[in-house]
Amino acid sequence: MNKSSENIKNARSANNEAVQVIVRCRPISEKEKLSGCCEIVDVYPNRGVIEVKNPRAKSDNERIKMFTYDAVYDSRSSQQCLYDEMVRPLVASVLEGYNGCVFAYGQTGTGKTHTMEGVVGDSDMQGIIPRAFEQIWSHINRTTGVEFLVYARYLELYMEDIRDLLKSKSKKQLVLREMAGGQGGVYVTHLHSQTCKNAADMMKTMRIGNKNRTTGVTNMNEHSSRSHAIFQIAIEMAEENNSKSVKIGKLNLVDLAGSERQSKTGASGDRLKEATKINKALSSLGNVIYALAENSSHVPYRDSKLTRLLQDSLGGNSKTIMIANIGPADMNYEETIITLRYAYRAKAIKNKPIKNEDMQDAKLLALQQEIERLKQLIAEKANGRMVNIEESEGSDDELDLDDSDDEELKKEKKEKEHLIELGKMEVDDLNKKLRNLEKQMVQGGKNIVESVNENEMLLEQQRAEIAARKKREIEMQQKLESEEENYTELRQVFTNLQQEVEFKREKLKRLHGRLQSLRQEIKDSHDEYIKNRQELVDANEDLTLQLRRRLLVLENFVPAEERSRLLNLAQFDENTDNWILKKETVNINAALRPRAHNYRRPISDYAIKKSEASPRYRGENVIELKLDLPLRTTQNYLRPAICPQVKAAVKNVIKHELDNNKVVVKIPPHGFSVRGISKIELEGRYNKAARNTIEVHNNRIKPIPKSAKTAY
Ligand SMILES: Nc1ncnc2c1ncn2[C@@H]1O[C@H](COP(=O)(O)OP(=O)(O)OP(=O)(O)O)[C@@H](O)[C@H]1O
Repeated sequence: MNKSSENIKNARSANNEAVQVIVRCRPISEKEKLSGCCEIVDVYPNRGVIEVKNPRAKSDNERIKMFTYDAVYDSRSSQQCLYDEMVRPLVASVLEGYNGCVFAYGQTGTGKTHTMEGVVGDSDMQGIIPRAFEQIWSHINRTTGVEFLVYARYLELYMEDIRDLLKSKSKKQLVLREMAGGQGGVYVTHLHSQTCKNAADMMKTMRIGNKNRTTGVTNMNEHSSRSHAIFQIAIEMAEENNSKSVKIGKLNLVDLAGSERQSKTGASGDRLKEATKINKALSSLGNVIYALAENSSHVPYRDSKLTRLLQDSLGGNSKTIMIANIGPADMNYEETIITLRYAYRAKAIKNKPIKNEDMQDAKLLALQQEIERLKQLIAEKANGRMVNIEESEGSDDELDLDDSDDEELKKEKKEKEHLIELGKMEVDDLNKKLRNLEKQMVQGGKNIVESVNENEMLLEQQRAEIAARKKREIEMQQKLESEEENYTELRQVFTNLQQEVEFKREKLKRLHGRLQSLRQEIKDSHDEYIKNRQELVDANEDLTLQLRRRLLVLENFVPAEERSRLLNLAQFDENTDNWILKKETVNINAALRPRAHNYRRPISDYAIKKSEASPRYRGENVIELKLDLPLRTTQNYLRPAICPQVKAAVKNVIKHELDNNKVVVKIPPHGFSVRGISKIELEGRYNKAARNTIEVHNNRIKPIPKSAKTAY
């Protein structure tokens, strides 16, 4: 069975695994406190519950909204706690050969970057990414008998443009491609892979990438990430005695750009353009989550590059954790509810993770084969060199025995010595290459003292057990709460009818309350849907207007036949997600080549005339014909001098355009007009006529007619 069909079979038989959804609420910020905000979010970590109070609620049903997740973390939760309980088990799976993904989602300024990266250099405050580095390398350092090849990639998606954060100056086009062989998933071409030998290498890689990341300042966050960043780690591993079978674990750590409202972030100009693109990509992500949660037959992955990049992590071959970040302030109530709804929907997504085993396309295999080849080559070269040395020494003896006609022998000896020298250099080169290749691989279990190893393993085991226990507790608590209703009814013994009626009335009241809050939820969702639809309609109108403008230019400046030729050539390229012009196929038919005067090649009248006089010109070709060039060309043309007042006026125009975004020219007393500027508002001494305009005909001063002047 070939690899791809085996993978498909594995994927079919793989167990479904739900996306784990965590919510983290950050502390209230100083800015929010100063502006008089109050906290509306209550977090119950033991029950996995978040409650949000509506600050503008008119009825009890609207007052509190409750959401349940796999885990929730409040403002006092530590980075270590979140990592150990949720992310550590996922990274452990990656080290067994699974694909893993952690992505942070939420409104801008709610702590996504804090959760993913944290404070670099502060061991308590460091986030998920540096902690994952430590876990990966402590595993490698204590795993004996396994060879590892670890490499990292770092990319950002900025305004639908993929950028390599490790090679920011690279000119190569980064394109999204589907994996070959029906394995699912996508990859980015020409992305730089940085081989890492330890955790410090990885930290350095992350820092280099962070320096190149696009950030900006908004009202909500001083260091706002304006792009979606994905840090990818691939760990290839092969047992030393079974190096043919390679496992690959891939980990995607994603810090998404924050969703935001223009009114709150104060975005304008470029920031607004960025925000529009960010919101568009995030709404595509929302549509994908919605379609997956609803088990829809069509999942719109292709709507944006972000959803294509996360295709495997949502509904594909990956173990995935979604971290929804929220803030506690009442001013962000709507955004918080939207994030929580998103996260709630994501809980229903089922992935099918399978171990990536026996990977034939692993880099590690290619590296091992290359090392083997180099070793053989070095051995062969070394053998050849030994033979040469022996021969050379033999000829040395001969030289000693008889040094009469030594010229020939000396020359031969010199040649051999030269060959030996060349051979030596070649072997040195190969050895250097070999060492470089060997350096890329890491031998597991090499860098750690045995006792540290054991203690660390014990500690990790205990942490994993505590995390698993906590998870079970939350699950049980949630189950208990949902079933409590039925149990209390069963347990209840009524002494009289009145008591039973009272109990049932209470129950009815509770159920009625729940029904009302569900109705409210449906209404809110409907309102949200209407709002989204309106945004789409607006965007559509905007795009239609832009399209009409382009069509206007096209229709007026591009001839009809050229337009239809270009339209025929245009085709959509799925890889670049854009339209490209395919090359025109020109049918060259030798028989149809143009003929002039029945000659095979076009010949000028001049050549024919000349050839009649002299056969020297018979073969003269039009193309080779030297033309009688004119004495003057257009390059020699000198423009007439422009009147200095006109020049000054043009300067004024430019200045005023920059200052006030308005074309205003100070007019000299007699007035003038300038070619190229169609309408000029009058100002200064003609202030009264400021609303009047004058038409312009040429680039010379043209006095305004007396009658017009007196009219001012
Ligand atoms: N759990 C937390 N504990 C303490 N401070 C936090 C926490 N979460 C976030 N912060 C602080 O809040 C501020 C904004 O956080 P951060 O930059 O991580 O937000 P973000 O969601 O990544 O924003 P953006 O989407 O604009 O990039 C930072 O100053 C950060 O230190």
